[in-house]
Amino acid sequence: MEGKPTLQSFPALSGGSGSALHQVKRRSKNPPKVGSPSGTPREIDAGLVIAGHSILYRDQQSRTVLKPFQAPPRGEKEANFYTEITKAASPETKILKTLCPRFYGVVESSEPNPAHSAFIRLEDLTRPFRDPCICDIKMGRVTYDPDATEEKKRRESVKYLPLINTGFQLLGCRISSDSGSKAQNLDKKWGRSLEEDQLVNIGLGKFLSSAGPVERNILVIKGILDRLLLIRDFFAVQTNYRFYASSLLILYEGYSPAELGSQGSSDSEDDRSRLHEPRVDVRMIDFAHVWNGDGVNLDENYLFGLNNLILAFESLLIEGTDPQASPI
Ligand SMILES: O=P(O)(O)O[C@@H]1[C@@H](OP(=O)(O)O)[C@H](OP(=O)(O)O)[C@H](O)[C@H](OP(=O)(O)O)[C@H]1OP(=O)(O)O
Ligand SMILES: Nc1ncnc2c1ncn2[C@@H]1O[C@H](COP(=O)(O)OP(=O)(O)O)[C@@H](O)[C@H]1O
Repeated sequence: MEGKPTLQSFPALSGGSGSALHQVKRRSKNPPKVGSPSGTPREIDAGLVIAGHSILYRDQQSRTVLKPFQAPPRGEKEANFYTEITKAASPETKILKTLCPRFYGVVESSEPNPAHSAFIRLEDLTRPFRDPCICDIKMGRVTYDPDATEEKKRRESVKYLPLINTGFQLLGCRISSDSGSKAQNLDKKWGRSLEEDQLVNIGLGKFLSSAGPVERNILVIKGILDRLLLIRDFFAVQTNYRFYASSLLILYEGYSPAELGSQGSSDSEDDRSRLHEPRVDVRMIDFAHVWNGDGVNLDENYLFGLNNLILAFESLLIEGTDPQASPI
């Protein structure tokens, strides 16, 4: 087994009060380094990165990814958020922590002229999957934070017009081909091309088109719904944060006919359990625009989209998906 990162690498940030997310904390003077010859991180397969500002790196030594810091103040803000929830002991924050990738601290590059000087180290959510099908869903009707300029607000408000009714948008996804041998990536151009009445059946339907036979497809949807309902339980009570421009990353194990074995039947216990309980995960990611809540009101902006997303998967459970109908 590969070495698991130890917790000695965090917290790498210091200063400031725990919950002041709008105040950017200073980075530690001596964060751990990456880039030594024995542990040089490699770029993660681009097909596994659905959206975002830059490439991710996979650390060969561990089951983690390194996400380059975004331009100030976003990189520090995201690192502060992860540091805060990782340290916090309140029951609510402990739950939030389980809904996000695990955080292993801030690291700096040890190379002389690095493309990225600092990173956050996160649990690699794709790692447990043999053939991950991944969808990045950006949450909220409003996708800019309270510091946004008028120009940024204008840009965001015209990007995907159905957003005002849906509260979520598909930034893209990765699915397997029918044979399960070659993956297909659909980008944000595809996501934004979906009309409001196509978002569920064609958009989410396409994402689910690698889930296999109908029984397995239903299990995947149920797995996704279980996770989404957990996330809603959190949002139904939490008043401490506002998540702007944050995403849900949905992952499931693509179906491969080999799951049934070469004779069309499964012999091993492992094969059978994969067929009956396909691996599914849903996590909150991208916290560059997390804001403090007022401690009283819910994050209605996020909740609106989340409730609609849950309704969308529930409708797919009842009506089924029809990937053949998809012209995209
Ligand atoms: O158009 P911009 O300049 O607002 O770029 C967006 C980014 O804003 P930034 O330039 O970093 O402030 C924006 O970043 P933020 O989430 O605002 O940090 C997103 O990357 C956005 O892509 P999408 O809407 O999530 O698919 C980016 O949008 P697109 O480039 O996909 O239009
Ligand atoms: N912990 C993770 N494990 C695996 N993939 C991830 C992880 N975090 C992000 N990604 C991938 O990287 C992409 C961009 O991540 P995101 O945090 O949204 O970046 P950005 O802040 O640049 O928008 C996501 O769409 C997802 O595919």
